[in-house]
Amino acid sequence: MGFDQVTKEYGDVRAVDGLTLTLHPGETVALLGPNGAGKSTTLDLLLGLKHADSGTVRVFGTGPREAIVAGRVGAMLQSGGLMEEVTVAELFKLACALHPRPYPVSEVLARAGITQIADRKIGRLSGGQAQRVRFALATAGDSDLIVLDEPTTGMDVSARQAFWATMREQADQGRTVLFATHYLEEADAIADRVLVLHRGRLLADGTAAEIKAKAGARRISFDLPEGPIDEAPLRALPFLTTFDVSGRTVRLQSSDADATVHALYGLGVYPRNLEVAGLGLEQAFVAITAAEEARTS
Ligand SMILES: Nc1ncnc2c1ncn2[C@@H]1O[C@H](COP(=O)(O)OP(=O)(O)OP(=O)(O)O)[C@@H](O)[C@H]1O
Repeated sequence: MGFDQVTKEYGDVRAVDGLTLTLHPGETVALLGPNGAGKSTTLDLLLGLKHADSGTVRVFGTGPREAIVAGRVGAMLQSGGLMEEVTVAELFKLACALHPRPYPVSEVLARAGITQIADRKIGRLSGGQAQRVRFALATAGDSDLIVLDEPTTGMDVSARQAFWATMREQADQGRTVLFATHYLEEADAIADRVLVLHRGRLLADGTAAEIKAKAGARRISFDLPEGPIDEAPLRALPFLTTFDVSGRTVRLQSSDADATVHALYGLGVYPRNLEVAGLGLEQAFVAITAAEEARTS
């Protein structure tokens, strides 16, 4: 299941550019990318909501639409229109009746934590409750692929935790979960595999640890000893990619931390509380996309 050399253009904007990608059963995959990178378009192509200009999208060996009709795909879109005038219970009676392999309505509502609001009209729900309803729609039946576009936007902490626990269960049962997000800490904590899109191209594909390693850079921080601070030689240290001084604390990133620390001692500066650490996923993401921007502009 996945994409083979898929391209999608809107006028002169190439939203997806030669994307080739295979998704496997039971994996939880995070799709990351800056605004406009092509994440929603990629998910729409997988759901058959948009058609590729070239290349092929296959879902369980068929086209996306056939897979959806067969009930093999559940989806939660960013702002899918919900029927405002029906109650939550009425919506799920309909959704479960339409699904080829439905779960009982009570089970779907309980899993999404919306049993208590079953009699409320959809139009009266808060943003976070509506988001829970969208999530419940994605799991109304026994689908093999669950596609989620920025699923936890607007959810409170307990809703997020419940949501991810459910998604983990779904993946443990062999389903593939693909989600686009801007919450990198969620991707780091949840995903087995992280994809980084940039201008419709796949920049990185691996575990969160592999993506962090790919960024190459490390964080270095230390405190300067008492006395006047001369920033110029510090800023000139080799391999720096970022530099910041706040009070007596210096924080920087280096593409070769060993060489930077060696040069630091060479300055005759005696750093206190020296720490060298790998990048978090967020910093790695920023480093990878910034390097690509610099390369292509
Ligand atoms: N219907 C459309 N008509 C014209 N351009 C579009 C259309 N949909 C998307 N685009 C453009 O295609 C590019 C990719 O958009 P897309 O929504 O897929 O990105 P995204 O990664 O999901 O962004 P975000 O993180 O902001 O949601 C953007 O430049 C966007 O402006």
